[in-house]
Amino acid sequence: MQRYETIAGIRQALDSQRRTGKSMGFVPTMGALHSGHISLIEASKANNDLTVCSIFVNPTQFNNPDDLARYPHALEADCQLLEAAGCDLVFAPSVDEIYPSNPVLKLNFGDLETVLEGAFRPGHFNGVGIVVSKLFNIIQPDRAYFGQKDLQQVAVVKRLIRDLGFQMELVRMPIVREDDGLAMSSRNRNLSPAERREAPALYQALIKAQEILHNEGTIEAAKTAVESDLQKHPDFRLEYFEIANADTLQPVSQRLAPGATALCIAAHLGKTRLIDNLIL
Ligand SMILES: Nc1ncnc2c1ncn2[C@@H]1O[C@H](COP(=O)(O)OP(=O)(O)OP(=O)(O)O)[C@@H](O)[C@H]1O
Ligand SMILES: CC(C)(CO)[C@@H](O)C(=O)[O-]
Ligand code: BAL
Repeated sequence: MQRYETIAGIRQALDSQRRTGKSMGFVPTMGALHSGHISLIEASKANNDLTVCSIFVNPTQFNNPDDLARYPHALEADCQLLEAAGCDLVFAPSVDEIYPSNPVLKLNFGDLETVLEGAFRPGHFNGVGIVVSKLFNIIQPDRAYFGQKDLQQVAVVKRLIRDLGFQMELVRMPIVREDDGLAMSSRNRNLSPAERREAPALYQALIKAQEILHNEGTIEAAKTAVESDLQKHPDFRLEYFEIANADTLQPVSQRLAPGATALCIAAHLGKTRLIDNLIL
């Protein structure tokens, strides 16, 4: 596996591969890799001649400086995992390499970013949009792989691809979970052992809401159940639980067709913020 830190270096390597007609899959990440990330690498390997992974903790998408300071870094271990998974190239640039100066560009995703993560993390999708555009320009993949765990990010990046005319396909991959249901996430590393034991309550609340809706319960009943279930875990502070259209992320007042309704949740567990979702 080849590793690059500069834009010029990875561009040169990819240009020579592209000339031989190889198809490219791209997996953008912020590192501290887990099996969720590796599932994206495997999906890319199955459908492309070459797989590129980026590891970059993007400061412009953090609305909370403490969250950025606490974000886990594990570059050497990440590279070993990627090598074992058969990833071909890793791009791990410094902040100065990506941002020689602060970007002045401002992206506005309209209704897509006034809800859920966009509402609770002001400026987050501006930062995601800028870095993803820059990475797409550098890598120029045929396919880019994103996880359903960041469902709103999938919608935002789809919109970015459409509005800016990137010639690539976005592939959304299912959420990989721990045995107890907790969605894998780099931030899980920041949980204390006691918090880690509590953490599956987030997924269990989603399952409870799903059951209520399957049994013809109302959206209000599902919301009340989620709120009261999480209140039983005093270390959890619910930020939002919403039932939304899985493509537009706008709230819905009733269940939509199969595959079109998303139950989305975000909560703080101690100092760590966790998100999860289920698509019905
Ligand atoms: N459990 C998971 N299953 C599948 N894909 C995932 C999972 N967790 C993250 N991903 C995807 O991996 C890509 C990179 O995500 P990122 O590096 O931010 O990891 P993360 O685990 O989501 O970290 P955090 O949520 O703590 O920021 C994103 O497309 C994300 O949706
Ligand atoms: C897509 C991404 C790598 C952009 O920094 C990040 O938001 C993530 O890891 O999901
Ligand atoms: N996986 C989404 C990146 C973030 O939380 O900033």
